[in-house]
Amino acid sequence: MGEPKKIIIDTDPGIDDAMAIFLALQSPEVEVIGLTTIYGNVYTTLATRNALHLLEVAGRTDIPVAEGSHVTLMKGTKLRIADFVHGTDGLGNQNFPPPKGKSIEESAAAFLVRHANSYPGKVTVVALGPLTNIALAIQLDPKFPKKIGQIIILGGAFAVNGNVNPSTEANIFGDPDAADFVFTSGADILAVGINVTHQVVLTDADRYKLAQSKGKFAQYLCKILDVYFSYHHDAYNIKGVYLHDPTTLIAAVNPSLLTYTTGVVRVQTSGITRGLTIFYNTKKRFAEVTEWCDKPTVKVAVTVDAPAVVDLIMERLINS
Ligand SMILES: O=c1[nH]cnc2c1ncn2[C@@H]1O[C@H](CO)[C@@H](O)[C@H]1O
Repeated sequence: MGEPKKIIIDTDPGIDDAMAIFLALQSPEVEVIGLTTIYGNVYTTLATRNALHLLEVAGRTDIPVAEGSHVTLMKGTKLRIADFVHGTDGLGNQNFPPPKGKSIEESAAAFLVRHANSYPGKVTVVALGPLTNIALAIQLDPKFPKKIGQIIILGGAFAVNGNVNPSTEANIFGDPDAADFVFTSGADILAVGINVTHQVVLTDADRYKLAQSKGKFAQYLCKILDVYFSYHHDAYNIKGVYLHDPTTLIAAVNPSLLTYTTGVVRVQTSGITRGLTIFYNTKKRFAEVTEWCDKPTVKVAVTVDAPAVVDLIMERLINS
């Protein structure tokens, strides 16, 4: 194996974010060089607090946390926070003690730009929340899309229903303007939508195995997973949980477990389908000039080896 891939996780922890962060820390294929925080599952201030807390639990306070935006790209303050999915504290209503550490002075966007410049083409951003910080990084440095290695995005519902409403997935719903700006920025992007992550389910039996194990992260996650399980039971009538964020992290750790297609993605920024992600496969040359013409292409995940992804996640959490 060569050098581990340098990754920055942009995150709104969040129960499945916690799982993804722990998974990253247990994966020799990647080196986590920082966490940047964003609103989504919780408000940004709480996301920062939870990110610091999770790194303290992991004994990895050497990893910096840079706080991200508190408002959308268009300065919107009416945010949709998914506390009904993750608990009011974002971590399964466990009310953990406040972290001892603090975030660094630098903003998330400045942190992203600085690292893209320090290691051109070598840094992967794994974006697990709304895309505001990534959009701000591009505004701060228009060359950011070309200097960042890859941006792996948990976001979108490609040709399936959303999870906020029938059209829209939660992270894109959080900041559709930022999402459209990022998707058309020319960066090397891989979008992992809920059309893929809904195939990756952690079952009750898996949770039992985690609980029976001696893994430090497995034990911690079992404490916070209850709220996430009951939300899935109420919302989807399933006895399991979707592994959105961990599956996206796996796209950085072992890309061969997913397949993707290439095309242009635009995001609807208004109306009842606000946040809808539309994929253009570029196969047809349309008679009219469209809003999709001359836009850079991105990769969109299509299939996932779900059993292999669940096995890998389980193995790494159990052996922690
Ligand atoms: O119904 C929902 N509303 C809002 N957020 C959700 C919902 N279901 C899951 N997530 C959260 O949004 C991301 C994937 O879209 C994941 O981080 C997941 O935890």
